Order: sequence, then C-alpha cells, then structure tokens
Amino acid sequence: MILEVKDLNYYYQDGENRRFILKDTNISFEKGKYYAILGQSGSGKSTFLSLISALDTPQNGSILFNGQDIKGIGYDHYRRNNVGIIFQNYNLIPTFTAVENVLIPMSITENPLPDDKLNVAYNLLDYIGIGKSKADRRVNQLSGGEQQRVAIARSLATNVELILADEPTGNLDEDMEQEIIAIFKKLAHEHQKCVIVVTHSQEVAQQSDQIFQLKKGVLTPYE
Ligand SMILES: Nc1ncnc2c1ncn2[C@@H]1O[C@H](COP(=O)(O)OP(=O)(O)OP(=O)(O)O)[C@@H](O)[C@H]1O
Repeated sequence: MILEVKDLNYYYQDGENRRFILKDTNISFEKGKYYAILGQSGSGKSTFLSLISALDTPQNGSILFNGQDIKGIGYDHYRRNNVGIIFQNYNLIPTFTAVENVLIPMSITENPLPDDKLNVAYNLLDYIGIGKSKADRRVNQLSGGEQQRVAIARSLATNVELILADEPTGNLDEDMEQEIIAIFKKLAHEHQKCVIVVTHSQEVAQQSDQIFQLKKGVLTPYE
C-alpha cells in the first residue's frame, strides 16, 4: 500500500464538545488505482485531503506513506517530494506562463530530476495536451480546462507517485470533465500512480476503480 490511514481523528472544539469531521478512520490506497471519495458539501472531504497531503495535521491517528509515518518523514519533506496536489481553482500563478508554473515545484523538490528541467516541463505539458504555443502563454490566457491540465502537469513535475485532487472538475463542463477523467485513468493504469479524487461528481466517481463515501465522519466503501 502506498498510503495507509490508521485510526485517524480530526475534530473542531465547539465549546465543551468535540465536533468530529473524521472519526476513527482506517483506509488504504494502492498504486495503479484511481479512487474517488464522494460526500455531501461539508462532509469533510477537503479536510481528509488536507490531512493526507500534510496541509493539516490530525489530533490523533497516523498516515503512512510506503509504510513510513509522514510525521517521521517530515510534513514539508513529504509534501515537496511525495505528493502532487490539484485544486478546483487550479491555483496557478496567473502572470506566469504554463511552462513556468510547471517549473516551480521542480525548483523546490529534493527529488532527483533531469538537468534539462525546461524540456521535461514542455514534454509533460505536451503529454497532458498542452502544446508548445499554449505552454508559452500566460495561464490567465488559457481556458479553465487548459488551466486544469497545466495544474495536473505541475502535480506530476516532481515525479511523485501520489496525486491528490480536490474537486478537480468542479469548474469544468461535461466534455472537459471527461477529458480530465481520462487523464486520471491513464496516470493510474499506465503510469502506476495512485490518484485520489475528492468530488461531488457522480461521473468522476463512477469511472474510478473504487469509490469511498464520507458520511458523518465515517469513510466507507460506497455501495
Ligand atoms: N476552522 C473551522 N472551525 C470549525 N469548523 C470548521 C472549520 N473549518 C471547516 N469546518 C467545518 O468542517 C466541515 C468539513 O469541511 P470540508 O471543507 O472538509 O468539507 P467538504 O466535504 O470538503 O465540503 P465542500 O464539498 O463544500 O467543499 C464543514 O462542516 C466545515 O464547516
């Protein structure tokens, strides 16, 4: 298993009470699979993703990456070197070109990368469907679907095995959603990545290899 979540609890203190967003959560994910986590608005999907991407820390429980506690790996180290994150709003730097956005994490990671980073970045974008002329355009001059492709290329730039996406098609139309789903499938099935997508979208979920549902703090396989 690439990622194992053990007895995870996360809550907000509400006066005397604890409001649990995740309660005694146990779940594992493997490489080569595309997973979807479904849940209603406010059910805690983004919170779960924040925890497994080390953007936030749980009150108790542990998260193991390739058998090692991410606390031991170091949260910053884990985030820089082991996970790629994709957001609903893309979170690109609008005044940078597509290729410049992809280069940013490559200059921060400690993972070994080829010397010719620029070439790697162009190739990644090309693979995801952004050719050279669009790669050299400022991202605020690209469509939403194109920007999300750039964000996916950026998440892959550091050569990570774990790709986490928070509502990645939330701002896209159905055709574009299908194209993004196709990319996730390809990354999981052809490149052995572990892709975990948090979503409201039945379409994104139905095409995944396994669906989990988050309800009242409990994460269970979706029937
Ligand atoms: N700082 C905070 N203090 C108290 N409650 C909070 C805080 N931040 C978030 N919450 C609550 O935690 C719950 C889970 O939020 P989260 O964003 O993880 O849900 P979600 O399933 O991703 O929702 P959506 O699909 O609408 O993005 C929500 O009910 C939210 O109001």
